[in-house]
Amino acid sequence: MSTIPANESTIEWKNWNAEIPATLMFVVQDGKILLIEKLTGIGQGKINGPGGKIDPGENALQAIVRECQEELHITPHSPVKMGELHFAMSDIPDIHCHVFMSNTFDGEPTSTREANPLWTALDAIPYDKMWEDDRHWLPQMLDGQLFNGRFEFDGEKVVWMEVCFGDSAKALWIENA
Ligand SMILES: Nc1[nH]c(=O)nc2c1ncn2[C@H]1C[C@H](O)[C@@H](COP(=O)(O)OP(=O)(O)OP(=O)(O)O)O1
Repeated sequence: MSTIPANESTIEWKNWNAEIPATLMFVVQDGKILLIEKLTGIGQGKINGPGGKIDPGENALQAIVRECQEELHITPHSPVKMGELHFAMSDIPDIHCHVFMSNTFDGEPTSTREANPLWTALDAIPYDKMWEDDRHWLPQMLDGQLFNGRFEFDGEKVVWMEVCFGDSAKALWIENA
């Protein structure tokens, strides 16, 4: 488990509930990861995986497939859930995010109103252009580790975090999609 800083979080995590359920997808193929330049919504201008909010009536798996279709015109095959992320935000509603991986997909990654596709070498992931939390779980996820992360933000800055990996992380998931 990794934590920063040593002080306590101001969030009462036991009673914490996010307003926004969301998803992320990382397609990895031939030593490359399919990232996006996000053109709309939360994190506009950042590099991230495709994803977005879960619509009412959807589960996380249905939502991530729909978001990949909408944002990049691809349909990932057999997404595998790798982690959950809990973001306590200071200036936007809190987010609970399900993170998936896939190795194959149908379609050709295509620019849309929402995203530009960016195939990126696995050793050149641009963490400086991504959300600050990503560097604390994405490398481990790419090594095949399950994870559960809690992050407290002040604006776009992480002020507290706790990230667990492996089977103990999965035990902390709110939902097993
Ligand atoms: N700290 C963070 N780190 C991260 O890696 N991804 C984050 C993040 N905070 C939010 N996200 C991602 C998760 C999810 O893919 C996306 C949710 O916001 P969006 O505004 O993109 O949702 P939608 O694409 O559904 O947008 P709308 O259609 O405009 O509602 O932002």
